[in-house]
Amino acid sequence: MADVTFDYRNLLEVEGGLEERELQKLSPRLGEAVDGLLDEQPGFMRLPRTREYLEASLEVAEKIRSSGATDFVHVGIGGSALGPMALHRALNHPFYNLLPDRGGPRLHFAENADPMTLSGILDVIDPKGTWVNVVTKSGSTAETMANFLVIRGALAEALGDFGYQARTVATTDPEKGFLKRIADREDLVTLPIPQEVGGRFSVLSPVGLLPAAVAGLDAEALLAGAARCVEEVEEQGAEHPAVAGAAMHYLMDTSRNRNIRVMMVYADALERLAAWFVQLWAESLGKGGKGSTPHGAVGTTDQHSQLQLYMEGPQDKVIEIVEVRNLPRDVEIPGAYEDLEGVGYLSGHTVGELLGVECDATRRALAEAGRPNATIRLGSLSEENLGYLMQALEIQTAVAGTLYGVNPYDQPGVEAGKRITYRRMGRPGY
Ligand SMILES: O=P(O)(O)OC[C@H]1O[C@](O)(CO)[C@@H](O)[C@@H]1O
Repeated sequence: MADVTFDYRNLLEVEGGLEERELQKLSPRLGEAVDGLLDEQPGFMRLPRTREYLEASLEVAEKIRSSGATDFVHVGIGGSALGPMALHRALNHPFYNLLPDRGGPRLHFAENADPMTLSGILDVIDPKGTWVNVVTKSGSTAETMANFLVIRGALAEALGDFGYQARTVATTDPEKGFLKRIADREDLVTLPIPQEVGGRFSVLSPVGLLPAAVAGLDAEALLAGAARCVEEVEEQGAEHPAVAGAAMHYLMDTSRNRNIRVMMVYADALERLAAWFVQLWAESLGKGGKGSTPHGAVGTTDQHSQLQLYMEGPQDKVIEIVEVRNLPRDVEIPGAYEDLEGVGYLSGHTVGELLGVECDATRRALAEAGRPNATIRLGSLSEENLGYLMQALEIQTAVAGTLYGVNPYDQPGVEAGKRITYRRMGRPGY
């Protein structure tokens, strides 16, 4: 059973917060937006109940794990990387790149076109035991293809000219694109990114399911959590808190000029979740002069960096805290320096307790300073909760798209820069 709750009290009860009558006024449009989503069933709404992609991903994951692979390099960017990275960071070991007791290869992500990161990956992988998963919906994103060509070269060098082929997975559009052509030509293992699912909504397709399963995570539980969220939205419609949140964030932007949405996660493990959400909200809604600006922050770290601005800077933000009630591990703070009152008081507490208290203190301080904030609470870091939350945020974003009157599924604004890059890099036809 997923345990994810949304708490909007500090959006309503703070000074200058939203009023019930504003929400009432928007309520018919919100109802229409969620009914429209449920009628239309865009691809991402169907993923949680689709077995086909889970089964295909599990089969490939088993092939990889049983081959004795040492390393798995996931090559992709944006929607083809952020979701899998978010799951990996939330559910695997922060430094070993997998959970030691679950076995399987270490995971590496080649996302940016950054020679330092790529060289770093090449430094640590064992090419003889490496699998590469190249993930691109369009099949030709420059950064992804460049990173793939480099890793492919390293594997070919170690395994012989065609040795890399048996260790390469192409996750892409099932029918078109250059990667699909390469996969057909070289007879690569392929997994589909369904045509009707956009990159930033694709974490519950093979894009996220394969790397999760390769690392020994429970991909089925991810889908079960997401399916639970869809069921609840079907039952509750506009009353569902994720849907209601779309209205609140929309109103905060359009009627309070709070056009920055800061997702502040109180767990290092959720840092990539915030990055995933930033793409989802920004690329889906930022069009036609509309949309609010998402920003990711980590508590407590950013209390010592950005909180001053959130407390006393311009009244243009909504802070959304994401906290985890039970982190899987905690560390006791041992007794020492008890005669020094500025240090000794920490003894006997735990690091997790300090994190939780600081989170609560920040929420209260923000509210008392008239700074609207919301909280998303996860009972624990689990596949089910992550699946639920990601589906809920996707639904919220799609509903917000309808409220803003924009198409949440396209991203025309990124094309101009791509064309200039292609021209300067000498791609034929540009
Ligand atoms: O999966 P692809 O086609 O490589 O695209 C990667 C990312 O690039 C974008 O198209 C934007 O440049 C995103 O929408 C997408 O998630």
